[in-house]
Amino acid sequence: MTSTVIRGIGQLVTGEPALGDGLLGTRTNAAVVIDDGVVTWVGDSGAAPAADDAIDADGACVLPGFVDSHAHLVFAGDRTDEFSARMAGERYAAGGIRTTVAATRAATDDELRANVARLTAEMFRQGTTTVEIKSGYGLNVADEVRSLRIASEFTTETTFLGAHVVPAGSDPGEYVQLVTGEMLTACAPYARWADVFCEEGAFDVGAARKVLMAAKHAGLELRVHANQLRPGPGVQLAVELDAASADHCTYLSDDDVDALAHSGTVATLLPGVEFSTRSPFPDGRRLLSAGVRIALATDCNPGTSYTSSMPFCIALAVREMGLTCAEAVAAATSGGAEALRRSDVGRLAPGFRGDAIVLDTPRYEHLAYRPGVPLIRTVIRDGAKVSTERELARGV
Ligand SMILES: N=CN[C@@H](CCC(=O)O)C(=O)O
Ligand SMILES: [Zn+2]
Repeated sequence: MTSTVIRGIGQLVTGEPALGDGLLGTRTNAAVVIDDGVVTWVGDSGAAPAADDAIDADGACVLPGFVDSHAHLVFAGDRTDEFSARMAGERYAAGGIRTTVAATRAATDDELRANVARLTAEMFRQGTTTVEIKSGYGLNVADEVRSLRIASEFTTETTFLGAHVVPAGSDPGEYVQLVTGEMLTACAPYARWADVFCEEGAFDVGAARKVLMAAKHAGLELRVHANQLRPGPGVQLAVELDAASADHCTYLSDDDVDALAHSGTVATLLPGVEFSTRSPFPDGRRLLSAGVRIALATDCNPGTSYTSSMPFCIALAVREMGLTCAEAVAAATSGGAEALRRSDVGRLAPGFRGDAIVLDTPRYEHLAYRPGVPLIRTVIRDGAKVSTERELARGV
């Protein structure tokens, strides 16, 4: 059994209101003890029990590792020209997904694996210690299966998104039959979740319901890409089927907000998408005021949001979605955990995994106050310190 104490923490974000002040349960001059990868003690730094290893935070802020509950990392190629055209005034359309499908199908397993490794390393350096990874750029049985097989080398939170768009040359009805039949059977062993892009230009509500029901029957849990490009039925469908999460939620009616507030479905906000598609940001304050539980995620993908940075998403959510700094950090940690129905990550409290971020600054608010600045000194996963290049360069 190996134990680690993180002491000298100027501001500790436990994420557990019972352990400190406010929504984030913050404490000053604190310490955390992690035994065999699990937090066993939180208290005053001076009273911390001895441990095998010690990390001195030297007055800095420590918070739970980020939980990024929405990412599409198994792909090849990039879509710089599409992004540039959007910044010059073009609108985003779901059809761009097919460009990535062609590049992904042409890539080798090793190329796809290297892409996931590159992006998960980027994420980790920016404080993400739990990530969900979707398929959805294969869109045939063999390429969806290999996407999930590769994703499952990096995370247990794998999501089957065969219903991303109908691939070029396929009949929509026949494709839904494939997704709910042979493709689902082949993919289910590698996936915890199933997702569907319920949107005009992708799958209508009838097709989306068929896909989700079949996936549920196959033992997968559900999440939905909903209400991204215009108002629509995606959020109501997610609530009806008790999906863990309705993601995007960019265009919501009052009924959608009310349905979410009275459901077990988390609204996952993806501000990188509004940023990269020049779309209006959804109103996070409206959701919180109605009692909706929210998560923040990157939606890292080559089309609508090619960022791997949770700190960037926190800063956007504070500036553009009306969240306080505390609400945004909660959404990026315990909110992400709820969106993945995980009760072992997203907080630094006894019983939770020892996943923590040591910032280079004394307060978590700096994540929004100092946007774009690399503020992460150390990332700790399962109680073990993983050095960032910056820390190695400093010879720590
Ligand atoms: N909206 C659907 N899927 C992705 C976009 C994928 C793409 O454009 O390649 C999203 O979450 O934004
Ligand atoms: Zn997505």
